[in-house]
Amino acid sequence: MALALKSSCFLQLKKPEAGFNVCFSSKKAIISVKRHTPVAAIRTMEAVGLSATFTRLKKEGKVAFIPYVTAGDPDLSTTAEALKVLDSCGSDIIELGVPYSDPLADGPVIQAAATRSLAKGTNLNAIIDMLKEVVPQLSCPIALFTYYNPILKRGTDKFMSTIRDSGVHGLVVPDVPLEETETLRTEAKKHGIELVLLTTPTTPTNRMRAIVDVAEGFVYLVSSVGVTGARASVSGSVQSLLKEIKEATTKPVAVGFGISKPEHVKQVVVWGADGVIVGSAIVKVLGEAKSPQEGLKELEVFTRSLKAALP
Ligand SMILES: O=P(O)(O)OC[C@@H](O)[C@@H](O)c1c[nH]c2ccccc12
Repeated sequence: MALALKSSCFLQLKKPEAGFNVCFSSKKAIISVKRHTPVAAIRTMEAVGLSATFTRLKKEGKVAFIPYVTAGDPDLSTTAEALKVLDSCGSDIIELGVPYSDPLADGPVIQAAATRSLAKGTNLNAIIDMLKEVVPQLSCPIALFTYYNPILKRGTDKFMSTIRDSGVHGLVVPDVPLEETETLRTEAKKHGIELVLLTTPTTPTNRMRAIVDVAEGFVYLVSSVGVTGARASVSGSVQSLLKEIKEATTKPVAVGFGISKPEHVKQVVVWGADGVIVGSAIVKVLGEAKSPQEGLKELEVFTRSLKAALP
């Protein structure tokens, strides 16, 4: 029996007569059962969504750590393990990239990761199957990251229902122009998916305002022009961009692009970011290691070093 307890949570009880209380721990709603019910009959709830995660973190005076990995690099079983490592290292949201043949916004590290993953035969169905296994073991929400074409190929409604059924909470589509987000937003909302939108240093103020007005989950501030990839430092323009965005919205703003060291993380926190996104540096550690096992070990060490830089 599935009981809808909250919009983003549901409970499946094998023994429907059992009474229960819902107590929300830091990241998940765990059911405390009034009467004895075999633990196996109780599944922990889904992780809460992106907005709820930021609301919790704000109350705790914390900043979200949001890593990005490319699904299927070096292979999908390693991705499954990497999601668990990232979760256990304190990630607050995980961006999971669907590999694409023409990743125009990606730099060489993530392009290479997508190429390796596609060469292994990774596709959306295999990613969904992996997520159905792994998401129930995670305490942080997943935001799927995909270019627009795979959505159009599958059909927006079908795509949204498919990813929601896999336990995904959010969606980031970097190459969909604001004018074309109406359908995406409608379908996403219908399926309880939070559609994150991106603004960049060259986005005109009025357009930025329109973007933040309709962004769900959080606003993704791209820190610098160009493609993804670790930079020596984070562009100083992020400080004024954050100020401008925060004057336009109370929604949380996470900063990405180029962040690859603890000092970068600290810097964007000082400038007022609500979340910090790290992709290429993590993809490199995981995808370019001598072996998947080595990559997972190095991933844990690197992730902990970045997380330690956050309040
Ligand atoms: O790789 P970086 O420089 O750390 O930036 C994050 C980025 O990887 C991730 O959010 C992302 C992966 N592919 C993208 C394409 C466009 C915008 C953002 C992305």
